[in-house]
Amino acid sequence: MLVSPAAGRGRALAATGTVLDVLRAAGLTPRVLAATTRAAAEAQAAAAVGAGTAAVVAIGGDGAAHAALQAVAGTGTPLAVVPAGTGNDLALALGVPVDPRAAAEAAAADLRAGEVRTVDAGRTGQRWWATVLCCGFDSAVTDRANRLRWPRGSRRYDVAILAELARLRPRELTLVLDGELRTVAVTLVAVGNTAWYGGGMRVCPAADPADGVFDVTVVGPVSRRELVRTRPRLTAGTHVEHPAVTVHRARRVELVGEGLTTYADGEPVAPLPAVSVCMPGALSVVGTGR
Ligand SMILES: Nc1ncnc2c1ncn2[C@@H]1O[C@H](COP(=O)(O)OP(=O)(O)OP(=O)(O)O)[C@@H](O)[C@H]1O
Repeated sequence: MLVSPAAGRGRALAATGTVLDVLRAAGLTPRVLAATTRAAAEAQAAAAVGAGTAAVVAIGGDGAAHAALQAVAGTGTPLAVVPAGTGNDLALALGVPVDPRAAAEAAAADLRAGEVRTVDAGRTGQRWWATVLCCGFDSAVTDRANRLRWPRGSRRYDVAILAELARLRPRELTLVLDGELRTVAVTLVAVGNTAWYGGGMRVCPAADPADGVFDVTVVGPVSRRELVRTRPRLTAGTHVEHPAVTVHRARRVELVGEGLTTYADGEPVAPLPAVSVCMPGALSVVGTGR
């Protein structure tokens, strides 16, 4: 079990005892990996997979799942997600119960029954990701929020959004979608394996993690006012009807541009240029589809 200590302001730590109880009651023998950094979490999870663990359970938000994913993707070892973070977009997309106890029970039931489902995963360079890879306005906001020492918590994002809105301008980006090249001015590009990012924003509304292909949402140049006005439509996914938005489908997405980086699952993934490939069925999961 990987526990993201900072997740959900301590919600993951608080849920750990419950998850242990549920797994033990199901006859399983869980072990908590004592990692305090993401790198250590990834290394310990990889060692556990190498040693033949039956599953990796990630307790936390999308960052916890992202760390576990680096160890399990492509191995057949299943991942169980127990949502306890600020953003739980992978759990949402996979139909994992919202309540940590129910999520642990669902995972335990599937492990006991040998019920494992496979979904696709994204791979960019050496990194795996599961939800949405973004580049442009959103990655710049995350990048800036990560560099801010103050304020703490989600208020950092409010400050970062305002700062990035103030310097909003379309960025020239070359997109190569399955070999088809286009150079466009964009506000943001979201490459979706699943639909949601940023804690419940349905940026790639039709993305299906079992179809072997990414859904790519491209937001062209928009004014500050329009961006602020359209953003609430992300919750329902109706932003794709906006004339500045186009949606594409591709297995291989190459992004080329100056001074931009990519984030996926809320974590930094790679600076541009970056190639992302949809790896069909690379991720085995339990406790989903509820
Ligand atoms: N086992 C771990 N040990 C230490 N840090 C971890 C671990 N797992 C994940 N992290 C890091 O902790 C941060 C927060 O984790 P997570 O995303 O799970 O929670 P969250 O509440 O959704 O966080 P946030 O919304 O602030 O990103 C992430 O940046 C992640 O890389």
